[in-house]
Amino acid sequence: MNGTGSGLRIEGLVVTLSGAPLVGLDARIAPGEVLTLMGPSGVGKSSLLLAMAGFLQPPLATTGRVMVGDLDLMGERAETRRLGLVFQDALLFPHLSVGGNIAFGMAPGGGRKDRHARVEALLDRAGLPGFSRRDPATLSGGERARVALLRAVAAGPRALLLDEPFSRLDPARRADIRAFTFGLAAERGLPTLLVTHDMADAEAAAGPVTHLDGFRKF
Ligand SMILES: Nc1ncnc2c1ncn2[C@@H]1O[C@H](COP(=O)(O)OP(=O)(O)OP(=O)(O)O)[C@@H](O)[C@H]1O
Repeated sequence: MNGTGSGLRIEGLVVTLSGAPLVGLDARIAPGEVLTLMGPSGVGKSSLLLAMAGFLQPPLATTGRVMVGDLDLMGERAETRRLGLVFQDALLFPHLSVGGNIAFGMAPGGGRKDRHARVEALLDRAGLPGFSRRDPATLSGGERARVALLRAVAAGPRALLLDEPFSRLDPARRADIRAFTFGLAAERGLPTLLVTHDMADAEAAAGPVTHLDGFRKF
């Protein structure tokens, strides 16, 4: 099952750097809604996403809650939070095919054939039919961005955390991939956080925008 049904509630989430508060966020994101996070470079946008996903490393740390229904994800290990993190580099596993990348996090069950069919359906949805056996190294930037998103979605996340996912793409491709990304989030009812510096991304996301100031003086 994708999504959360009830959305995501971020309550008093604060990232600290060596014990000092860096940045904080309070937000509610409905299923399929995209909350855009903007703010100056270094304010802590990426760190907020990493904190939510459970990948923050010292000297960075975090306090606060990220609620899905009655469950506080911050009390869970990273592996069980089920948050689909996508970075600007759209990093794919180089030793796996495109299909292997997408199937990587899929829940077991349903058998090989069923998994294969699910991968094919996702590739079709992304306008990449027949790409399953391709080596990720042969993909264009735009294709890689789509496959990275499919891999995140295929794992059945509760929400999507997108860290400047379009910033490496040329302007002509961005509109298409934005539409694909936000369409997929809406279709699957995934609450989505989008970190970007580009107002056009925020406009296309058509959701609320939060400008992060952070606690530090720049
Ligand atoms: N391991 C670390 N050790 C010390 N400081 C760190 C570490 N990781 C991040 N920081 C600092 O934390 C702050 C927030 O970094 P972060 O990458 O979250 O900012 P950002 O808002 O995403 O920036 P950008 O828009 O440039 O990507 C920065 O000042 C960064 O230098």
